[in-house]
Amino acid sequence: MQAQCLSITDSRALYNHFVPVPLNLQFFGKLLPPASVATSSLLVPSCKSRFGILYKQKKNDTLLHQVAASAVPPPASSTNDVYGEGKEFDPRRLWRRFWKVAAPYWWSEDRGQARLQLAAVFVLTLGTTGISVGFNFLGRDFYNALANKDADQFTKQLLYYLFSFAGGIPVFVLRDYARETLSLRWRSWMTSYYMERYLKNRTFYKIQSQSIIDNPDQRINDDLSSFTGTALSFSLTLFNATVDLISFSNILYGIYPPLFVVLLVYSIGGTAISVFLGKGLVSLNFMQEKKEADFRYGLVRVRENAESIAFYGGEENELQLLLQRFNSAFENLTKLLISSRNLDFFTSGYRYLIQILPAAVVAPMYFSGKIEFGVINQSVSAFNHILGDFSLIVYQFQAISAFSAVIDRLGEFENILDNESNYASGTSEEISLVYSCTDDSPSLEANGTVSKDKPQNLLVIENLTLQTPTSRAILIRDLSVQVNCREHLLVTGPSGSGKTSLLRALAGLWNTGKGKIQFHVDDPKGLQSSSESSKFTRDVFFLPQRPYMNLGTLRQQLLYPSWAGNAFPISDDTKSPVVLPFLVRKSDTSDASRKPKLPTTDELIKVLEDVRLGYILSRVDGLDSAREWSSVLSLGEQQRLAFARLLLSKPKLVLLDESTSALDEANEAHMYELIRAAGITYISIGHRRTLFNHHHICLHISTVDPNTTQPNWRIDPINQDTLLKFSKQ
Ligand SMILES: Nc1ncnc2c1ncn2[C@@H]1O[C@H](COP(=O)(O)OP(=O)(O)OP(=O)(O)O)[C@@H](O)[C@H]1O
Repeated sequence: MQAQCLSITDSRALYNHFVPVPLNLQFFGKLLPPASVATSSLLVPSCKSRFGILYKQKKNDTLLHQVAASAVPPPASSTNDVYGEGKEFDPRRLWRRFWKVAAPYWWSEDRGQARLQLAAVFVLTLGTTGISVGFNFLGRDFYNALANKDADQFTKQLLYYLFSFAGGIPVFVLRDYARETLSLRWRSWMTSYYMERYLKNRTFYKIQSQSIIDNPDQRINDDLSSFTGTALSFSLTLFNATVDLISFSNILYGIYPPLFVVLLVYSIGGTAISVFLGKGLVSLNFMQEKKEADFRYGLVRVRENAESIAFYGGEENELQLLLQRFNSAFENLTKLLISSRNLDFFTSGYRYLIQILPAAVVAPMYFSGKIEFGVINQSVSAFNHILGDFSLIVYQFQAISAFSAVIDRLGEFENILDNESNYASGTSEEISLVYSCTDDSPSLEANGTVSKDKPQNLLVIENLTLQTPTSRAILIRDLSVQVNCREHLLVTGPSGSGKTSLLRALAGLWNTGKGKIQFHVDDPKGLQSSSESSKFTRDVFFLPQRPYMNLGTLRQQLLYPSWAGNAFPISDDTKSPVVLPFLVRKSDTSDASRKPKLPTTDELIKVLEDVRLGYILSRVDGLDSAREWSSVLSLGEQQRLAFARLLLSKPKLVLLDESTSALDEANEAHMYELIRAAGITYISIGHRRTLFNHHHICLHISTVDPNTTQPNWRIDPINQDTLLKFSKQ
């Protein structure tokens, strides 16, 4: 869509400024309708580029891949009814949304550069309008010389024309270059701005797990790109049209005032009819964006889960799903094509009539000898300019409707990012998650010294009742438990009882319910100074059920997530001429002294050997080779790699969600031995009996019984008796 909309100004420029020659061809009996030269590219129907989007998106594959890799569940589709169908062309709502999306950049830290570049683009645009007015007069003299058979004058005018082309073309090219550069800069800033908020406060997780909007990846990637390109393009088109209108109105009015009146009536009528005919295009474009993104997401999912699908032999199923998604896009596109066709019937007629209308009005003056032949050309050219300006809506209705869909999608996204907290919880009562200093630990003596007898608290859970976020089903009732340093806790219970959900609450991902969770960490100060998104202190580490391998080298896997900033260079090209400041993440200098030292290569190799993964190094050409790690490594290897990350991060407390489920018993015992030796306290979730060997206490959660208000958990110490009992079972 971006290409489509950018072509509007490009072709307008050519049409407005260099078109006098084809315009006059008609007067010499040529068949080519001049306006079609301009308008065929001027009015590239939005639907024509629809399938092209798939191609464009292919180019963005890498980014998509990254986005999709982090978004595991299927795309949300709950927004269809709310946002999609029935969306009408409402200029006031669109304008509000447009302003909300567009404004922040022009008041951002980059506003100086942005405004300067915008001013340059406008000055160059003014220059191009000036040049086109010059061409209008040149055209008049050129055709007068031709009509008068004045060879000398004709040669002179021809030379003027050639010199003017040589001087004028660079201004047009530079204007376009400046506009594109500014558009790219704006897009880069907005991409960084949106991504920052998307990844802040775990908004990405809430959007995905609660199906708040569809395809956020597409909105960040494609919609932002279209938005910035088209917004600039439209603003310039409007500006150009205004200046054009002022410049050419004088000329036209000077030639024959009634021609001006004809023009006004024609353009106002045309605008009203095209708005009426094209009003359904906005919602169709909106849905098209969504349906294509759904289809693309389906393709990415097949790639991401290639092995599982191949094992299941699920190709037929996937094919059906993909065809169904494509068909949905196809059906919508068919409706879009029909609407566009109906609009095209009108706009084509509207455009063709222009060719004869001005000539028909001024021809009597020419026949009576009041004006010269060149003036007819001049009036046709001026008429076309002004009509083009007055007919922006007619000419660009399809582009405007596609742009409106982009504004709507981004406006929606913007609202969600802005009001993210509204989605966190619907009630005032929620679980309180507190990180406090170790010194506040209730295990300390009144005089402030750590008691030798009393163990140091790491985690205290008080009266926690946990509910699922949307349906509010109770999973755990009134849980109170505390975990002391080096007292390892095992959480067991039947599948679906809420073990992982307890971890979600501990991590702050879920806060529906009531009660208090308090972590005692060494550095709550550091925690307060760091951003919300890194609410985990370095002292607490979570290993999720599904090992996550990021896209990158083996080194980057190991350094994830504690040293992510050091692991990812901002540019592929070390000699890159421009690095935009807002694309570089500033490291939190207030935190610098507290940050752990970046592990050396030797330390990374050692930790790999510790988790018995040393052999991978020779297989993949060292630490800096990049692979699709989630496919290259077995599940057990990925779990051991996760333990390597953990050992490098050295937290005080780790929460392990079935993190050794894919390991054999010997490797499982080895992993637990490693973290115990590193002084890390752990809370594990698991079903395996062997896990009892590595823990001191067991929290057993049973499936909640809706008929009772009794707690659905119990705590048992793990001792020789317990182990014996389990070994006999
Ligand atoms: N996002 C969600 N929204 C609503 N309910 C959810 C959500 N995620 C999980 N649940 C439900 O919460 C319940 C507890 O899920 P949880 O993942 O905590 O179970 P679990 O005890 O860890 O199970 P398993 O041992 O099978 O991993 C399940 O019934 C599950 O369907």
